[in-house]
Amino acid sequence: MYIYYISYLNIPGGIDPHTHLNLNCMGMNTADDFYSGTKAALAGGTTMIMDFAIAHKGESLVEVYDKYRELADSKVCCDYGLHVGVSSWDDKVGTEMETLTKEKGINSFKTYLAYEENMLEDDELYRVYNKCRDIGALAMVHAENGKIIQMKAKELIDIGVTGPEGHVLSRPEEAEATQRAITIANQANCPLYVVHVMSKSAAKVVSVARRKGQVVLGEALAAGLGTDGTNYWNKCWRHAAGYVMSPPLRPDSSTPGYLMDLLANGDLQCTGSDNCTFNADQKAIGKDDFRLIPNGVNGLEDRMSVVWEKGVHSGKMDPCRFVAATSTAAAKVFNIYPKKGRIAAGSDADVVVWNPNETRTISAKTHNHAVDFNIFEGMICHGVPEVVITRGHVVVEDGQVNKPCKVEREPYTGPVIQVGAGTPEKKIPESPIIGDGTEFVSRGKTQSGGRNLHESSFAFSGAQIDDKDPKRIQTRVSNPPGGKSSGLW
Ligand SMILES: NC(=O)NCCC(=O)O
Ligand SMILES: [Zn+2]
Ligand SMILES: [Zn+2]
Repeated sequence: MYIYYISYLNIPGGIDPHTHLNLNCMGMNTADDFYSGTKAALAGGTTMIMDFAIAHKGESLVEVYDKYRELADSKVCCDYGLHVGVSSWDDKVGTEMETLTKEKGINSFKTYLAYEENMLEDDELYRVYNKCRDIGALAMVHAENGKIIQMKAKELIDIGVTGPEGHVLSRPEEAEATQRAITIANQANCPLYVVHVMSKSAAKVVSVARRKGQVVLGEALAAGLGTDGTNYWNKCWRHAAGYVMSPPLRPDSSTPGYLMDLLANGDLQCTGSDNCTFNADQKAIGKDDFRLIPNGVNGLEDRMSVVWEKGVHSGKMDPCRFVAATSTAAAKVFNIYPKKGRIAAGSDADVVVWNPNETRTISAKTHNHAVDFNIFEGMICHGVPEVVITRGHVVVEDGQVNKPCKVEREPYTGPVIQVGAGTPEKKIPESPIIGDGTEFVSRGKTQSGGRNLHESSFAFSGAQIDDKDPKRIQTRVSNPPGGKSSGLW
């Protein structure tokens, strides 16, 4: 048990490696888009997200990637990267994976063992993993047994179980699918990143594989660490449906603590949010049939606070491990380190001044998300991002987002952290810099040349840490062409 008496910490901006800010589910788009989602991210201390450009069966991967770039580029308030989802296999898919890696800097491809429109057969999975190995990309997997889920869900509906609890009852723990994906990736000699590890049994499979020396990385989610599946039995249908996500939260109330133990000891490496939000009217499509409830929850804004509360405040992890689990490990795994995930000369000036002594209560009434529900409603979190700086620009002060975001893209008028010598317009409180964490994350053979990092549409990009004094941030505030900012703030 760690006990700390600490004041402010300067930590690298959080990196959320798992968001869906434009997912179309059953014809409905997520409530949070690249604008509201990344604004919420910054409010919570996350300065970079990684989203998924998911190609459905038969779709061109490159076209889908281009579409996501178009959707995101004009809206994001912070830097972002994309993983590409692969839902089928043929030679064209293989060629496109190569093109994406070589020409667009994509170094991670997500595969699915569930969702009818995305799931791959074992032989297809093997081929995709072979390709990932050949091009030096990291394979990712959503590990659930889609066919068994379909059958179990129908059985439940047939006996009259139509409510949100049917969602979790129909979905076996992911141990079997996780083991299968790891085995196939190992056969292909390919490193594997298991997204959203949600159950104890799946987490154990990841831990055991790592102990055997297999290059497997595991991702915990804020949802999985901060709440549990007992909510599916809540008497309020909207409440229960608000927690519907896949894989589901497990009803066993000891699961979140178990997952946190593994994140603290390094068996799990990264923390995402899987932010994929739907409003009440969208969730209500599944009122009479849980299979139609759009899957997904919030977490992008609250991820850092939840991990601090359940990890550091609870005494399970130290602040360095917190930095690794919320930022640095993701930067290393996805090949954007040390530009991201570290406070050091030459790194991007993404810095959070974290106040461990302040508390805040999470609520949908006050969050920055566009969605009308928050799965962490009422949770009191110690640990507040008091100042958030993205590429040298102060976007959050005293816990408040500096200036209401305007869709009309008004020029940014907030304070800018000082340029080299001289009087800073805004001082970062003197506090220890918590560096890149102590965790070494093995990337195995994954070493693609690309970087998969897209800059936010701020007109002020380019701020880096000053190499003469790493505590200072050097901004190169460049006037955008024509004097007009394309920034969002
Ligand atoms: N997780 C979830 O429920 N929705 C987003 C899609 C996915 O990641 O599987
Ligand atoms: Zn998934
Ligand atoms: Zn997801």
